[in-house]
Amino acid sequence: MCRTLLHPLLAALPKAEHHMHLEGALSPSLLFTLAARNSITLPEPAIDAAFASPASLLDRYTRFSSLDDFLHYYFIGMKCLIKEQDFEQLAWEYFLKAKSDGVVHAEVFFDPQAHTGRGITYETVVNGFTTACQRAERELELSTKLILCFLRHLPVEESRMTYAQARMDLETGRLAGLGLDSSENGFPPGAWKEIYGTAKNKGIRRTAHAGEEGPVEYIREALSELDVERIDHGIRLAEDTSLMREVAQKKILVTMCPLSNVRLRCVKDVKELPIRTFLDSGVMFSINSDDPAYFGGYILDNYCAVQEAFNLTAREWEGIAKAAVECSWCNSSRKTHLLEQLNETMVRFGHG
Ligand SMILES: Nc1ncnc2[nH]cnc12
Ligand SMILES: [Zn+2]
Repeated sequence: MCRTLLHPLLAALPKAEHHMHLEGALSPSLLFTLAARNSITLPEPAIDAAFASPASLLDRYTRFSSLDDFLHYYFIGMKCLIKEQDFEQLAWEYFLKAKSDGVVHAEVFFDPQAHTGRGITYETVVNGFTTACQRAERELELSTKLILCFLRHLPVEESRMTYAQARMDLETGRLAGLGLDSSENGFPPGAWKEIYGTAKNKGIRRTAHAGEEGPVEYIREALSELDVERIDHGIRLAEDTSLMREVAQKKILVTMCPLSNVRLRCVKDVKELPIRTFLDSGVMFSINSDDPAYFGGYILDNYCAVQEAFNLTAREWEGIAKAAVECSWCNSSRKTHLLEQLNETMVRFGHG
């Protein structure tokens, strides 16, 4: 529980989340449950002691040395997801937690190649996640969007095959858009130019992880080559003032994940993130959880960590929450409704 005076307001703010990986909501306890249910053999504790118990795995997650060190555990964990029902349960448990953190709109990533590559069908993954999304809309009044991410450590040809599989879902809106994730250094985004260009011509939304561990040049390339509408992480953006000005002017949303950046050692402390610089430069950003089961917190924990580091005003938080709604990929009537909810919350807290 955070001790900031603004905690009640932060908890109550209607939040839009734009950067969380559903597979990153797989808690050690669910991982062990699914492994038992699906008869999946986890690495022997004699080989990796982290797999002795859910508690030891959770403890190992506090000591990631890099993005790739985390991804090693992330890809092992998701091997426990086998049936449609597993994907549904994973997403549903995230939506329940998100709702309790004040999330009213969630745009969530998933990595189909990490499943199809081990024999799980594309339909199993998408059907399971879609069922949970529909239930969240119905029972939690939480609007949702699914974003398909390509794995950048795999050959681009495999992304092309995944795009072909997902094309109808992308064109009909069952999937809201495309993203690019996994290992960053050594995998510049420009290689996905052709796929992103095809998607753009079909009116499909586009985002990409850039400037997390990788250099600011990858942010520039994602903008110039992929014509992305968002940058995921983007913490290196402040290193290039003219690019930062362009991002502000084009209203490109930077989806920040503070606790993730600390856990993966992209920064030593949340205080090092360019939040104040972004606010002063008019860069629109949202605060997100990335892989909440691995990084020690869900969205509200991330809001609190930012507040403890930057001591923002209630008005600044209103601006952040507003930008998050405005840059969401939901329709304008949903946005209007969410902005009204935000306004009512500010009035209730004496900031009308
Ligand atoms: N933080 C992150 N960066 C890149 N790829 C990811 N996939 C899941 N989490 C990720
Ligand atoms: Zn991410």
